[in-house]
Amino acid sequence: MNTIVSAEHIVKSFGEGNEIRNVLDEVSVEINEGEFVAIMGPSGSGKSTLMFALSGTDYVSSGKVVFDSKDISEINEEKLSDIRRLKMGFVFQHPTLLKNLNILDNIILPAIHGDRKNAGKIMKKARMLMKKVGISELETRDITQVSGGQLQRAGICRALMNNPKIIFGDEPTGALNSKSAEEIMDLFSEINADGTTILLVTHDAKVAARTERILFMQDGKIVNEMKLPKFDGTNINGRVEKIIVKMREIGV
Ligand SMILES: Nc1ncnc2c1ncn2[C@@H]1O[C@H](COP(=O)(O)OP(=O)(O)OP(=O)(O)O)[C@@H](O)[C@H]1O
Repeated sequence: MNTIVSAEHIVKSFGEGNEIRNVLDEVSVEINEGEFVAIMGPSGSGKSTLMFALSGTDYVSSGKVVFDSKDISEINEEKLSDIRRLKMGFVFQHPTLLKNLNILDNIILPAIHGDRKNAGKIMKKARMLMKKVGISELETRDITQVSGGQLQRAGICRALMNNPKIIFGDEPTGALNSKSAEEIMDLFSEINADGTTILLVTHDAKVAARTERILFMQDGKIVNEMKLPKFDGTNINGRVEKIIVKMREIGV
């Protein structure tokens, strides 16, 4: 299996002098193409910082991050932002959509950037994705006129616009009620089944139970991991239980 992103002995530190703290402490990990992976661990253990490092959202203090066979630890911000825009999709707890644009315009924004001559094709793609996630009728709505779950669906469409190789999600269901959260996880499962690699940070064992590999972090290190068979829509409670047992066993 090909590796899509890897970290080699990465350290991320904050502070200076005696106050310096390694929030990531010599982390090495490989994420393979097509995998569906969750990062779990206590608050402050470094989950989001690891995701920021793997996605080139933030530079590491030392060590190497290789994305799609390219060392991204030291390339300039402009090139990095092109890689993020063209090859990665991001879904956050609260989608960062623009208030002065309607839902459709928010979705097409990352794709239309620098590619205005293909506006027609881009619109078509956006409409196809909106149909897929069930928000076709919301095209012209203002982002304040839709529910949290609908907003997250729009955020997912936006993340998929450039056919990313990987989707990074930071607590993507954290702000949703349990029904919307399940629907959003169904979408992630479909997106992964279509071949897109997904890496999610989550506190929620029910979310992690949808994935096939869970990395457990503590104090800036990956201290353990577990694998699950690909989710086939059954026995979610059994999977949740396995994760909880594992977390108790390793004390995270
Ligand atoms: N820019 C920063 N400056 C200083 N410290 C930071 C910065 N960003 C993160 N930290 C610290 O790094 C540690 C890890 O943060 P991170 O957000 O990665 O943890 P997390 O596991 O994602 O936590 P949570 O589950 O609460 O979101 C925390 O102690 C945090 O305070």
